[in-house]
Amino acid sequence: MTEIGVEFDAATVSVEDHAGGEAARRTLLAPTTLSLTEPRIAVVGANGSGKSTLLKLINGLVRPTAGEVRVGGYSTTAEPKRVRRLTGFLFTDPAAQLVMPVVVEDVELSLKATVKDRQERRSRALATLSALGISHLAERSVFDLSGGERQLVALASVLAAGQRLLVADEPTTLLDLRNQALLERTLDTLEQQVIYATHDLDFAARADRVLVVDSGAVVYDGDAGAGLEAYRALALGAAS
Ligand SMILES: Nc1ncnc2c1ncn2[C@@H]1O[C@H](COP(=O)(O)OP(=O)(O)OP(=O)(O)O)[C@@H](O)[C@H]1O
Repeated sequence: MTEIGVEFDAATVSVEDHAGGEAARRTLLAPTTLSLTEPRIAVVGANGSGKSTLLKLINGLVRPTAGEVRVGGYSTTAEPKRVRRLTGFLFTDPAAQLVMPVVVEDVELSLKATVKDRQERRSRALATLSALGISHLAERSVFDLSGGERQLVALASVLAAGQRLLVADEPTTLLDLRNQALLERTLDTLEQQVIYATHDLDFAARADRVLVVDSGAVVYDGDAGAGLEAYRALALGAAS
């Protein structure tokens, strides 16, 4: 499968900031021009630097206030439905995306648009849970899962949908060491393009390309080795 490609054409995100009285425009993302075509792209940066804002622009959850973002050639503003058909999104907080009360039903829901037969949906959902080693959770209530279990179920639901681009916002934060390795191995073997934000620099180091975000701007864009060095210098320099 070839990468579908994401284009940022001078995309900017600004918000009205009401804190402190009179409303003012605050820039969350400075004008950004990027062409994202590599199979694995990691986004790193400090808390509040703008990583989630950048990722949410890709599936249209955040719309650019100026400029344009296109996924597979479709504008996230003009054709959001087409963009969502191409793009799976894994949230930092998995509770934000589990909508059905029972685990297997949540995974089945992801298959509804593409698999008409109910039995087929059930068997594919169970196979996806099995591939992630979480078959035992199939009949459990999503409300009773641990944070890490929820994160794996959210991953199963997104993988079942099978979109050609997967965007993942800090997908390992709630996982123990073993499940972090499982998630990283799973993402490594996927055919689809994966763009992910992470604070785990070993995980970022596996990417073909790294973007470093700082104060709402992409300040480094290139190979992982130099990118992570730039990020370390930025972060540790700021702390000293
Ligand atoms: N809708 C919004 N309205 C106002 N401010 C926002 C909005 N969304 C995000 N922000 C602000 O934009 C900045 C960037 O947020 P973002 O969530 O993109 O950061 P991040 O790099 O993902 O951070 P973290 O590592 O903590 O998850 C933060 O200061 C945040 O408070």
